[in-house]
Amino acid sequence: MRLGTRRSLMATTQSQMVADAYTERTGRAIELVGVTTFGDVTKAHLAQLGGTGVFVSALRDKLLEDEIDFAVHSLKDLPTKQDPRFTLAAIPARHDHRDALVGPHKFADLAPGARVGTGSPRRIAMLSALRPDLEYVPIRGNADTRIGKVASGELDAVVLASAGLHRIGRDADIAQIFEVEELLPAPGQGALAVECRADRPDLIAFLGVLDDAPTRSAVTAERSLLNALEAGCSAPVGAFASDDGHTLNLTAVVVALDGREAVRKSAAGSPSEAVTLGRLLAAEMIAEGADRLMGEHSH
Ligand SMILES: NCc1[nH]cc(CCC(=O)O)c1CC(=O)O
Repeated sequence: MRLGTRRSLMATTQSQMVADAYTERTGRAIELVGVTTFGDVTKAHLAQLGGTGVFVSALRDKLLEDEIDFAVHSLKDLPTKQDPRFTLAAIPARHDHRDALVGPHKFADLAPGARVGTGSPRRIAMLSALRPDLEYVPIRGNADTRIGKVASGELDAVVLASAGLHRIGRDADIAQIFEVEELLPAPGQGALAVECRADRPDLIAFLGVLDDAPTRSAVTAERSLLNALEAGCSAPVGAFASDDGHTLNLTAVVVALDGREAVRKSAAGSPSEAVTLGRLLAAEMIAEGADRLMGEHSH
């Protein structure tokens, strides 16, 4: 089977991880096929390209053209409205959902006015609430480029997903991992999505061996909440759910961009009701003013 992957280090590593897990479970070999996406070659800011979906669409094109059999995406880059032509055949176990600070100092030890790089409104808003005295600098580029700005002295620290840093072998650069009480991750952060065409039931069945039920219910609740908030990809929304096999716990936050106001709520329910749990929590948050906080960043 042919697994299409973006060519970045993070993408090839996570694709190889999935390929290895599949081969280990089934004895079947996987061929990795490199695909160049528009998001990888353009220097324009992602927001001007219609969001992170640009990373996903090139791989989906290759699925439709039958040049590849399946693809692995970072789940948080997938639009919440699933395209009916495709199926999430597996969501493998998520190992780390949290954000990490990269640099020589812990967050509390950064000097006032220190420059912290992150392009994410969610991270800027929540970190501003903790340290309004720091300067948050918008950056983009792959993780290596971002980390390089700390090494060069251009920035004092950068914030990236812990899972991504682990995948590219940069754990040693992490000064601190933020707990969800400080910084709620993006919905789906740290999880992978194994996607194939919806008209390939054979493949969906094969790939299903990679699925982890508690991860699937958790990210389903997180994404259902994001969808029900009608939040754009640049909205400052954090969400994290965990499923212990009996109960699904979901916590979410919507923060004003300056970090001075937030609506944060939690709910619990059955793992089989993940979609409903996310939708209900979103409705409660909207009733408490979440849509007003999102302002221009909704839709
Ligand atoms: N938006 C880019 C993106 N998509 C997935 C990851 C990291 C890995 C993950 O969350 O699975 C990143 C970089 C980052 O946020 O640090």
